Amino acid sequence: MKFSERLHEKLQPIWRKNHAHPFVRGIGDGTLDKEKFRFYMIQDYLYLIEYAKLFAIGAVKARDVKTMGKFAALLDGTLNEEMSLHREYGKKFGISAAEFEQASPSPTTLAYTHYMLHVGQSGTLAELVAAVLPCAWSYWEIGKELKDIPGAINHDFYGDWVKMYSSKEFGQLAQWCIDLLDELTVEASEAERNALEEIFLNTTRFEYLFWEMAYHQTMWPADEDDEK
Ligand SMILES: Cc1ncc(C[n+]2csc(CCO)c2C)c(N)n1
Repeated sequence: MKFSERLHEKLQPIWRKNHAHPFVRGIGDGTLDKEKFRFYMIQDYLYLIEYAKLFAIGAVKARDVKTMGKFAALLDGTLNEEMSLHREYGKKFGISAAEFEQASPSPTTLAYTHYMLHVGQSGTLAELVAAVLPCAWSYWEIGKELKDIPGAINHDFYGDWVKMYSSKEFGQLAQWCIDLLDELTVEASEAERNALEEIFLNTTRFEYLFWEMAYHQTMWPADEDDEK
């Protein structure tokens, strides 16, 4: 069994919760409160700034030029393609790129990005890939599901989001990460596999927490009224 097949079995209960989440369902049927989406866009922008650094670390840890080049392309794609979706939504909300960058991260954004950066900086290349894979894989799966909801892809507000995450490019990117992790674990011991599985499941759980955070617009308890 490929290592990714083992992970795919383990992630099922968490993915089921993602797909049923009111934030995700609301994007699919177009009923999501735009204020919740606005909050999410800001937090996701901050998230992606940190996430992109994982690709830079990946380029440093890569063992061959081809893999290094792919990480460099992913870094560029995140900053200049994926985040341009956020900047376009920002225009609709009246949020400038500078305002996005100056926003305060929520506790969940901080915890998720810091966890990934810790793994990326102190771990092996396989550990870094295990940390970043749930992000690409779970969004692709959600994008594919939402795309099939009638009207979702052409929705005048949420359609662009669905289009981006259900696109072939994002699918290929998730597949590249899956294949790289499988390649890096061919000779891994059971102890190494267990450590990788724990990292993978932790960031899978953080993906769910991110939807929860966005839906409830959760900031630090004492600051809640100031930050919304
Ligand atoms: C919390 C959160 N998780 C996953 C993604 C999706 N995503 C982030 S980077 C990437 C691949 C490279 O650009 C993908 C698919 C997101 N936007 N926000």
